[in-house]
Amino acid sequence: MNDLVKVEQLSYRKGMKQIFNALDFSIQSGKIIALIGENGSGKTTIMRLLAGLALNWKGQILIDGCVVGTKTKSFVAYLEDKNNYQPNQRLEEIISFYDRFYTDFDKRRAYELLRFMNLSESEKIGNLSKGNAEKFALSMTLARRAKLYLLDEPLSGVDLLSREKIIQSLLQWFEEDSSIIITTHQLREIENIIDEVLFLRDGKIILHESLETMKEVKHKDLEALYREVYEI
Ligand SMILES: Nc1ncnc2c1ncn2[C@@H]1O[C@H](COP(=O)(O)OP(=O)(O)OP(=O)(O)O)[C@@H](O)[C@H]1O
Repeated sequence: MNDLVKVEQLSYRKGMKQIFNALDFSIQSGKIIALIGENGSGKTTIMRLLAGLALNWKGQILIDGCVVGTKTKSFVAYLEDKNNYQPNQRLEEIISFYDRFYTDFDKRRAYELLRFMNLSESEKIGNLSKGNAEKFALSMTLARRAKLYLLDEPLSGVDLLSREKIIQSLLQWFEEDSSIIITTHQLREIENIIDEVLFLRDGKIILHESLETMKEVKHKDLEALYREVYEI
């Protein structure tokens, strides 16, 4: 299988802080990867680097063979933890904006996602609850036919049953050869859908494991592995 993401000898500093130093990892296409780590371990920073939003890094970041930057933004869909919508914009207006802006945006899929999330296109974004706003932002990300989806804590404000339903349905919304990287602290909820897990500590990947190995060889679930890795 091909490497969709290849990061080599990546160094990145923010202010006085060296966040990554000679970081290496790769991700194959067609995989769902959980990026796990304690607060401040560098998860969001990796997402921003892969999304092409962080500057002045050193080393190599390749996505589908292209150096991360303007070109890769056209096939990398990034769900941030904040949005820049105007409160009085209706959901249908935002959908039309995305449709004009992203060549890989699938308007029909956007409306299907809206129905799946029980959202109405005539609603104003500013009137949505925090959880429903998160559902909408996730819908806009998944409505792109991207090669790589970066979901940074996608459903932290969404109620338990909706979250379970959405996570279990993630697979149906993305192409077979694209990959998803998802960060979350809700380990149990993602365990059934992910292929691999990357554990980060202090800016270093300390373990990159397939779920199959974790379960069949180590006889551990994700939470047990997390405790083994971090409770040292
Ligand atoms: N603007 C900044 N200036 C300096 N250091 C920063 C800045 N933004 C983040 N950092 C530092 O970078 C490190 C990684 O932060 P990051 O937000 O990527 O962690 P995280 O794993 O996503 O955390 P969390 O689980 O709390 O969301 C932290 O030590 C943080 O203090």
